[in-house]
Formats: sequence, structure tokens, C-alpha cells
Amino acid sequence: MDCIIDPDIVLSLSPVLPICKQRILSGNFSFLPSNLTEPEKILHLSSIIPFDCPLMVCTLGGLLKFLDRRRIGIELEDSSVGVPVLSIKKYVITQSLPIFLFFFSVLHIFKSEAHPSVYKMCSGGKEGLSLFGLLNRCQCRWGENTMRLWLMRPTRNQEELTARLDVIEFFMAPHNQETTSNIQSCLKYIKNIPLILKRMTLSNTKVSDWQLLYKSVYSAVCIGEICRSLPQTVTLFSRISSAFSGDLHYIASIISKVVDFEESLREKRFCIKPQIDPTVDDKKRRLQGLSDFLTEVARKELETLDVQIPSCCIVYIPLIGFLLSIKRLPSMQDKKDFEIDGLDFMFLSGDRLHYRSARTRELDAVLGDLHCDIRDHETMIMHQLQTLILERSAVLQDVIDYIGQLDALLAMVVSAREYGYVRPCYTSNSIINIKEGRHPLMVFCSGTFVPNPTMIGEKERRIKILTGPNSCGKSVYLKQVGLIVFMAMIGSYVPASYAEIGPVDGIFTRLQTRESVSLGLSTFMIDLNQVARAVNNATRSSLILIDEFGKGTNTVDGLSLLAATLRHWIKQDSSCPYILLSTNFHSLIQLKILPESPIVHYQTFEWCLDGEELIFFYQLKDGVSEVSQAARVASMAGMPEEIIKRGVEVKY
Ligand SMILES: Nc1ncnc2c1ncn2[C@@H]1O[C@H](COP(=O)(O)OP(=O)(O)OP(=O)(O)O)[C@@H](O)[C@H]1O
Repeated sequence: MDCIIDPDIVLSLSPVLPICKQRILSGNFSFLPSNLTEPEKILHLSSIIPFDCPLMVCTLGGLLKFLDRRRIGIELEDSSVGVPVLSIKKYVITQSLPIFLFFFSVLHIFKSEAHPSVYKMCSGGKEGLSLFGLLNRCQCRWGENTMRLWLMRPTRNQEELTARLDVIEFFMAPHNQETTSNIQSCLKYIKNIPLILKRMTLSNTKVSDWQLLYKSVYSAVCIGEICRSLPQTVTLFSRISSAFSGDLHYIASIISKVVDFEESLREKRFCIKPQIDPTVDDKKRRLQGLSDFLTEVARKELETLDVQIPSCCIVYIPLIGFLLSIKRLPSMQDKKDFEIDGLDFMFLSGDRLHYRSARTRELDAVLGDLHCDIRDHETMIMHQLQTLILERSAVLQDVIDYIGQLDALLAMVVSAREYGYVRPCYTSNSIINIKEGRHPLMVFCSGTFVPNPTMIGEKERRIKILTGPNSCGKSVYLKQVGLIVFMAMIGSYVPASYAEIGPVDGIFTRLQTRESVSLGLSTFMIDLNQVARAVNNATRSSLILIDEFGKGTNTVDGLSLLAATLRHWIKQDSSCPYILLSTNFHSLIQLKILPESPIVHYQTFEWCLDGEELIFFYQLKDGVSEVSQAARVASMAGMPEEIIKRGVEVKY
């Protein structure tokens, strides 16, 4: 399988491993012959599931638990019935880039923060300053889900990446801006279709569900129409054009033909339009003409009543039927006063007395329970409509998939346009060539961000060693390169004036993290783990970003570890990964610990001293810096002068 298993993850899985294994062994696998004994069952399952792979076992165990909780497919069954698993199929994600969890936090790909509003504190977080937050201009939840998935799973599949970039390029053209906003306004109406479909299968659909489903389907039809008018050479447009047709049109037209939204909202239940069902039409017509007819009946009833009774009316109460309603007279005090000859007293409601008479009985017999009949009939039609929609619901899954992709790409268009990103070019040459690269997030934090180039490649040197005073911009630069390459691997435009990206099969980092508490490992141990992963797994096409490796231990040990690691890669010569490394170990260069090599390139950043003041230009240049300017940086950070002075005295 094309994946690298993170040792930290395996370690953290060990407590749940036996539970997951047990869950798998006791699963309801209907594909297994029923006459198998327990040992035979284990043997059979182990031929399908690699029990020696902790990640696989825990993932499958988690999936089975999820299915059991949601009771998918057996919602209405007894709770003792387990979800039947019909088959197990292996699915290998071949093209995705191995990325470790650290990467997402150190490069600020995702950053959830507690919500600042006090009343929302308990209800989860919000996205902070992160790449996801920056790119997520999605209009619907499906776009947001797709964007999240793409960020979690960058890919090497160039065909897929080019297809995404083609869509972005199309919408980036100024003359396509109107099309962009038209599609975006339709995307807003695509709602939670799977939830509505689930309610349909449970026959628990509300009027609002019908409205939302219709709006979603109608908007999808409009998007389909728009995509049909766009160049079909763009893969996504042609896929949408062919998918958003037949069944989708059918669902949209059948809902609009059958459902009477106005009446449904008024009646708070599913109502159908006229001319859908003659029986319902007939009953509704009778119900409409009923009020005049009932007034006439009431007039006749009044003629037969005591003269003291000034008025009466005929009312209809669902499930009870027609009743004669009379205003209670002051003389009618006790129940016996309510009795009237020829009428059966039914009940008192407010100040009105209700009776059943010969005429109301006749009305019941002739007109029947009109309301209930209509309701029953309409409910039956709703079930038929639901069945028709569910039979064709596969197209709605396609809608969600393609809408998610389109929305995520349009969101990328918005940020690319707003922040001046460019389309990256993918090349088969082993090269990373970025001109005027910018850190996509840091640009918002520093007044004027200084763009810098990156050139790592076949003829260019593959190991960049960055030195420079503290705070000169080394870490920001490393992250900037990592983020630009990462953005290219999700099919986004990138913050640069030009970017040529060769094959990249993984991004390894040794960057500052705040995870030592949660992992139970020391900071130095985390550093070592991260570098070990890079040493053990990186290939010629991997990008490695190392920021100040070795500083977490005694200087000599740290320096020697760093030098040994670099020597390991220098020996690989042109097969060496793309490496960007920043260090404050100036003795690495002063003591000439590293061998002379054409693949090593020393770079630093421009800065100068204005009197005692340290000024950073953040501009990358060739060369080495042999001073840290730590004392001046400490002064800028507000350290007391006497401490800084004493530090300088000790140094010399
Ligand atoms: N290209 C740039 N343009 C503008 N400002 C920048 C740039 N790069 C870095 N900075 C600013 O400089 C600050 C320090 O940068 P950074 O953390 O990269 O320094 P450093 O060299 O890694 O420092 P240290 O060696 O102490 O870790 C950043 O927080 C940012 O405000």
C-alpha cells in the first residue's frame, strides 16, 4: 500500500487495537457461510483483513462502530440486529501525498479556535487564520467538505490537478466573471440533500424538506444548463453537463408539477396541485362549495329550533364530522338545560353547544370525512412521489459530488483573484522554481511582505542551507515554500508571480510544533522523530523543510547530529530530496564540517545596522551569515538592558 505509517499514530492506537480487533471478529458479516465455526471465521476474515496492520484494523473497527451507531440500513430494526456487512472491498488511495499530522498545524493548513462569543464558547470553534480559512469562500457545505478533503489529501495525480486548474483558469478570465457569480448564486441553494433523502426513506418528510429539495434540484438544473453552455473541453463542465440531465430534470419537474407549495405552507402539510388526482380535485371542490351549502342547512335547522335561539351554524370537525353549533343562552346553566328535543348533545366548547342532528348525520353520510379523505389521498400521493424520487436518487449523489468540486474551485478562484495568485505549471523535471513567492498567510500579518524566489532543481543545488540573524525571515521562508508546493498539489493557484513544480511525492517537515504535551514526547524527541521520518522515507522527489534541527540538546551533540544528517543526503548527490534547512549553528559553516558539494547552496537574508538598530530587509541572497545578532533582537523584544549587557560580557 502506498502510505507511510506514522509511528506516533501506531503508538497512540495500541490501547484501542484489541477492541477494534474484537469488533471486527464479532461483526455481522453476511458474506461468510453461516456454518463456520469461530476459529474458521477468524481464519476466513484474516485472509481478507490484514490483522498485522494496526492502522487498517483500527480504521475498520472505527468504521464498524460508526455503522453500528448510525444503524445504517437497519434504522427500523430491533436494536439487537447488527448492521449486516455485505462485502469488504479494499480501496487504495494511490496518488495521494503522504502528509503527517504535524504538517497541518505547523503550516497552518487548518486552525480551529474557540469562538470569541461567550454564548458560543461551548458550541465548538471557528476557523482561525489558516489556509483553509483563506481559501474557503464556498457557498454550500458540499464545497466546504470537498475543500477540506482536498487540503487533507493533496494528490500527485497530474491529470486531476490540471483538470482543477483548468476550471480555475476559465473562471479567472474577466469576461467569465458574470458566469462565476451566476453559478455562485445557484450554489447557495444546494442544501442537505442526503438528509432529506434519509427522511424520505423513513417517510418523515416535512413541508420545508420538499421546499429545500426542490430549490436544490432546481438550482442544480440551472447549474447544469450553465455548464452546458461552457467549453466542454473542461472536464468538470462536460461531466456536469452529462450528469445533470435526465433524472435530475425529471425530479425537478415532477416536484414542481405535483407539490402545491403555497397550500402546503398554509396547511402545514403536503398538498398537491389541482389536476394531479381527480378524486382529490373533486373532494376539494366539494369542500370549497360547502360553506354556502352549510349556511343553507343551518338556516333550515334554525327554523325547527326554539325561538329563543337567535342563530346557529353547522361546523365540521375532522374525525367527528358535521355538528350543529348553538350559542349558549343565559338560561342554560346545568347539563340538563343543554338537552334539546330531536338533537343529541355532544359537547360544550367555550360558550357554544354542539349537537348532532338528523341533518348533520345525513351530511356525514353524504359528504363523509372530506378533510381526512383529502389528507389521506395526498399522503398516499406523497409516498408515491417519494418512491419515484428515491428510485432516481443516484443522480443526487452525483449532484453533491460535482457541486462540491465546482464550489471548492470557485472558492479558489475568489481567493486567487483577490490575492493575485498564479497558475502553477507542473513539469516532469525534478525542479521547484518559484518566482516572487509569498507566504499566503504572513502577507496579512506584516505591513509589507517581501517576496522571495526559490530555485531547487536538477542543475541547481538541491540542498539550501539558510543562515541569518534571528528574526531575519528564515522560518517564514521555509513555510512559504512548503505552502506554495502544497497549494500546487491540491490544484490551487499559488501566491507567486511564477511557479514551476516538478514531481513531488511527499512533504516532510521539522518545524516548530506545540504538540509535546499532547504526544507525551519531549520537544527534542519530536524533532528527532520528524527528521527520522524524512531520512527513512524521503525520495528524490520529496520536499524536506528543516528549521533549526538539533537546537533542543547540547550544542555539540545537536550540531553533530545535524551535520551527520546533512552528510547522509549530500552523499545521495543528484538523488537527494529537495531540502530547505535553516540553522543558527554558524559553526557548521565556520568549522567546515560539511564536505564541499555542488548540491549544497548557502543562502541568507539582507539586513543592516542603522546605528544600534537592526533593520531586516527579508530579501533572500546568496551567502552565509556568521552572526546571530541575538543581543539586538533581545533588545527589540524588550529584554532589560543590564541582562543583555551581561550576556554580551559573558560571550566575550
Ligand atoms: N518576507 C518577509 N516580508 C516581511 N516580513 C517578514 C518576511 N519574512 C519574515 N518576516 C517578519 O519577520 C518575522 C520573523 O520571521 P522568522 O520567524 O521567519 O525569522 P527567523 O529568521 O526564523 O527567526 P529565528 O531564527 O529567531 O527563528 C516574522 O514574524 C515576520 O513578521
